[in-house]
Amino acid sequence: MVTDGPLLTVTGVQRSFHVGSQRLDVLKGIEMELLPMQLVMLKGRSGSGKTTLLNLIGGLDQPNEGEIMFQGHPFHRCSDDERTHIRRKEIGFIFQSFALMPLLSAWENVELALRMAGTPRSQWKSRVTHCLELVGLGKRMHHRPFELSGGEQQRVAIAKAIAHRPSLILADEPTAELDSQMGAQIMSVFRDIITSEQVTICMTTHDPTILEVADHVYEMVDGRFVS
Ligand SMILES: Nc1ncnc2c1ncn2[C@@H]1O[C@H](COP(=O)(O)OP(=O)(O)OP(=O)(O)O)[C@@H](O)[C@H]1O
Repeated sequence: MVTDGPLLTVTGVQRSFHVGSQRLDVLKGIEMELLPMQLVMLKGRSGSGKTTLLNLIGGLDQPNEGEIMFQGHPFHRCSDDERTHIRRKEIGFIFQSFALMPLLSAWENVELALRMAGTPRSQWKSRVTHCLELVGLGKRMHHRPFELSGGEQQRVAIAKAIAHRPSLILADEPTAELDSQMGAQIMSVFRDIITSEQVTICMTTHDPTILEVADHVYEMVDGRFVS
């Protein structure tokens, strides 16, 4: 569903962790918004808090202070169960290391995502085919991960993440394990799925060439965005 306003807004978000007797302030007042069908990138040095922020946006963690509104849901006030429910329906995750089930084929990996999302079985076949064709794996549907290149495995992971029709995809360093050509292909797939599936993508990256294709880049320095 594409709405006019922002898909997600982050206001005054702070997140600290206690390590022994020490308090580590990781996010110190984050303001951001994600608009429908945008490709947004987070950059910043290692340890600057990018993954911590993605976890908050994805409802996997909660801020100590501040607000996160996702499609009108106040994530900062939702219970764990409520966030899990919204996350399963509306958000897809992509990781640096692909996170595929090694013994299952590309097809079965995507089907598993639909099974877990509670999509009716009658829709599985057409949706799995559509998603794998969309990422350019129409001819490799029955290969298992070890029979695919790194770029192809990441494309299976993308098909898996979009299968249940989320409105937001969160990707933590999705190109970090790929060479620059494969990384560029993944970005082209991201552009295609933003249009065809009407999703917003928020990803982290260190790669300056990849940053060029973003609609918006947020740079994190010492727990805050600079621009
Ligand atoms: N659950 C936690 N408990 C304690 N410290 C944590 C926790 N999660 C993250 N941190 C700390 O918060 C800081 C930010 O970590 P985070 O993973 O968000 O950084 P990052 O920008 O994603 O780094 P990278 O680019 O290396 O992935 C780090 O110092 C990390 O050790």
